[in-house]
Amino acid sequence: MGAGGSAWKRAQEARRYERELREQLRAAQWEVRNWEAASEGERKVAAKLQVLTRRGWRLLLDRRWPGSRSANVDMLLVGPGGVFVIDVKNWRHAPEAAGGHLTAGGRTYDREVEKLLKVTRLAENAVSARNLSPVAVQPLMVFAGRSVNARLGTVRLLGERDVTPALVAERLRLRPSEVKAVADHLERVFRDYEDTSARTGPAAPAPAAPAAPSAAGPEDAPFKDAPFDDALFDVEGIRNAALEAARSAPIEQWMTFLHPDQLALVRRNWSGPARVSGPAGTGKTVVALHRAAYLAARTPGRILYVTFANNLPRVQSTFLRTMAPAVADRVDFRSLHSWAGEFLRERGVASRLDRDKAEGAFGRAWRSHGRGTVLETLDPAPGYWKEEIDYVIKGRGLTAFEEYAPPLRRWRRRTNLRRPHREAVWALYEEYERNRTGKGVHDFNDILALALAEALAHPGATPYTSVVVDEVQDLTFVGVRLLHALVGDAHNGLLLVGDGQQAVYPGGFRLSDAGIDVRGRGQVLRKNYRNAKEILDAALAVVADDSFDDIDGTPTAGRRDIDLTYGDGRVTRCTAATRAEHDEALLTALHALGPEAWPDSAVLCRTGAERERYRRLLTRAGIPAITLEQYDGRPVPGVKLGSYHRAKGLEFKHVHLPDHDAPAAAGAGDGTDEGVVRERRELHRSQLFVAMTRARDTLWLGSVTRG
Ligand SMILES: Nc1ncnc2c1ncn2[C@@H]1O[C@H](COP(=O)(O)OP(=O)(O)OP(=O)(O)O)[C@@H](O)[C@H]1O
Repeated sequence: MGAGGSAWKRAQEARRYERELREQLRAAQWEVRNWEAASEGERKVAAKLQVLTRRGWRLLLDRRWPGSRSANVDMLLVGPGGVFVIDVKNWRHAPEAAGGHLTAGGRTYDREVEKLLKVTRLAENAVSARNLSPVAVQPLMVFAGRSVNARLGTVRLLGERDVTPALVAERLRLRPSEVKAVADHLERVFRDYEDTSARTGPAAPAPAAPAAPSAAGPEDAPFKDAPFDDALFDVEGIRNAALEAARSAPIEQWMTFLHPDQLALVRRNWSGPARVSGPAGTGKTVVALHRAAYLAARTPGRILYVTFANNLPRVQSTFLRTMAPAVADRVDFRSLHSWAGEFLRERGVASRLDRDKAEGAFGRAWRSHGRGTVLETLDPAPGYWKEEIDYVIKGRGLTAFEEYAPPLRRWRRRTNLRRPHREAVWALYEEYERNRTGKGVHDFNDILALALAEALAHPGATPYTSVVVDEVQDLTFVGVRLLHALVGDAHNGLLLVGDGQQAVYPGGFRLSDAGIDVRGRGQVLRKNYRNAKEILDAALAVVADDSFDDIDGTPTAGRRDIDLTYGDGRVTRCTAATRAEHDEALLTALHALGPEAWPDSAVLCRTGAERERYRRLLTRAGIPAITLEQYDGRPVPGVKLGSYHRAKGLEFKHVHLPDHDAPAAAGAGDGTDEGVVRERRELHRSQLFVAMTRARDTLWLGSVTRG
């Protein structure tokens, strides 16, 4: 068929759709005429919404608040787009939402908004029994006879004309069976306001009864008793919205439904700093995101959601925008260092972060104060000593040798540093500081230290009422103290989420040393939702012997008790004699998956250099790839390519780890201390464990036999 023919066919379809919608509206208008107790405005809006009931929605009209004798809610609407708590307004003057207030005709109607929010909370409570997150429940004010499309905080304000297309355009959240279960439940909890009325279902067509004027307030004067007309029925808008909704995929199940344990954490009232931990894939980030949305809907302040990695905030922000668009603008997703830099700029504190010049300063310090010292007897390479300065000395904010001297415990460091070693490290540190300050530059740790000093000097200097920290095990002691300083021990102020087993950086700290008390406010999640059993078993085997101390001080065995929920999976081990054969096998595995599977596949490498190597390999083989630095959580074609560090917090259906068991840089026998070697290998295993547990369905492990 030619282009003209298909245009004709589309026009035909559009006309048929339009005819159908108008017929549905007329039928709905007949039905709502019978709802005598409804006000004129409610009936007009209900007629528009009743059209949605032909598209799988359930409309519950005029319901009593649970536990109340007199309070009612105009409508509860449950459908593929979620649950909507609706207050209908039939106002003489046009509503305006500005400066955080709802006004009309010069009067303020904030109490109406508060009332709607209150009943929305009741609906949230009710649907939690069906494991629905509060993000699936939205307050909505609909203005009869008006065209409005605005937001006031979490409340959506829509005109009679706009409401149907807006709801049709919502992304698919509930399946038909879920709509039924949730609506049935709400119907039981929110009883019919008029017990005798049958106003929740279609009624027999009957002549129109005269509309009763509403008594809700001075603005609530009804329109003149006009007959129902469909001028406020936006057929084209509904059609376009339906097409738009059909184009976008349903939102992920976890963005709506939570396990009761997760839901309890999201909704809990904490009297101070709290901690959520648990093994890989147990839904810690899911809880953190729902919690951020929950808090954002309840506090006037903003929420800061922080991770260590630079790429995660983009991805997590995309997730929140999808699952809770109404609050997405009230949550700031930031990496710790970028946030601290911004904070210093805003506060007018001078800082000059220059990684290269700081590296140069350390290089010079090593040459003059490291080489030829006792430090070389433990590890002749400077990297370990740079880590000691970054993670143990500066990361913990130590400023005097006596703080660093024995018996200071160096968490997760395996070398035994006696006093002469520590003196040598301290001399190296001081020289580094002299060189660095001589150049007038800062390193990352300095930025955090400056921000901490500023936050302590001016408490309450940020707009944040809550701070959520994800992957907290990667932060330094100073970083965690900084975030604690922003909100202190306030109720629901600080939430620390993470898993000590997934630490991919050296060093560590204890929350108690940072003055953060989470006793009685800690929860461990145990149900893994991500990994197939085979994959989790293979990953746990890597770290089975590496027990670790969590940041709250709990000693934990490497092989942990985890409940599995996920289905079958596959681990493929490929051992090749040469690197070329190994790479060929990787390409064969990717081609076998095929282009449809590539967007949910990843190739993860131990280092940035390795990642570049595989990027070139994939490009030459014609396999599209995007790096994890570019990925923002939205679906894009192509395989994801990144380092183990960048893959933290993410997941993919298919994960490939080329050359995954290549030996760590330092090995026994090259003069390096046994403790250093042990520590490197342990860190190596933690990183590999993190990379392996990114896989949901299949895991490909490549090895090269090195003769
Ligand atoms: N309630 C749920 N229902 C369905 N799936 C869930 C649920 N909670 C979590 N998941 C699934 O499990 C995956 C892992 O969750 P999440 O990333 O929050 O785990 P995590 O504990 O933060 O993992 P990690 O520590 O390994 O980064 C989610 O992406 C989601 O696919």
